[in-house]
Amino acid sequence: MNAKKLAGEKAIEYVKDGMHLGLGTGSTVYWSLVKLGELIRKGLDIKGVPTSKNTEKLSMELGIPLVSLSSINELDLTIDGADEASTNFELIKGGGGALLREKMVASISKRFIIVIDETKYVTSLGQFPLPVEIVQFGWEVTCNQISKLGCKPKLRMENNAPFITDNKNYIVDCYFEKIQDTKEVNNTLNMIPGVVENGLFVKMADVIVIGGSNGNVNTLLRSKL
Ligand SMILES: O=C(CO)[C@H](O)[C@H](O)COP(=O)(O)O
Repeated sequence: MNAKKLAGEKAIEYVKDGMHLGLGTGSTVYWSLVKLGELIRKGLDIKGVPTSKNTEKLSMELGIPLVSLSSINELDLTIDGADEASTNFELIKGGGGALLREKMVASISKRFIIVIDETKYVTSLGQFPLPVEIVQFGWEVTCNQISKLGCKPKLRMENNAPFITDNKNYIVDCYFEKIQDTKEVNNTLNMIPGVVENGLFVKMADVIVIGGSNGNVNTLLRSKL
């Protein structure tokens, strides 16, 4: 069973005619986009805001109508993947390097749905290195500042060169022993000059759809209390 496909397709049940959708990035949300394309061909009327150039390209190939984030104040729903999702609905994102646009899009969404396979559902975050998007200028200095939070930051490389985001920045992957206080780490990181955004999504996810290798799909709803 393809657990990512199960989760990705299941989330599309939340999509209704006329919605404006945030379209996430990655190999799980890929299946949501394929399903969305199928439904659009059958008459579903939605518009999407892509969270990366890859998703923009894929959406265009699948015939998903797109609008720019600049023309939207609010989105009805965003569907996106994650690298880790915890039992208290906190996330690490940015494995694909799209965390800045993903966070911007999620932040204006009435509902934020995460699609993952079961291996990514954890009791506490931190096994996956936390991606942090930083500006290229003086990146070593920014890394040094980040390391004071008690982690080991490593510049992400691709084909023997630094990985460049859609926003022309670098990513550093930060290895923590354990992320104790997610809210504090999120805020402290974003206060460092040179940091653009980090991959901790605190109190943002409303629904987590978990695909299992046994063919089961589990949908978890965050209590708003
Ligand atoms: O945050 C992301 C990209 O920046 C992705 O959502 C995350 O990396 C999960 O990707 P995949 O579904 O391919 O495992």
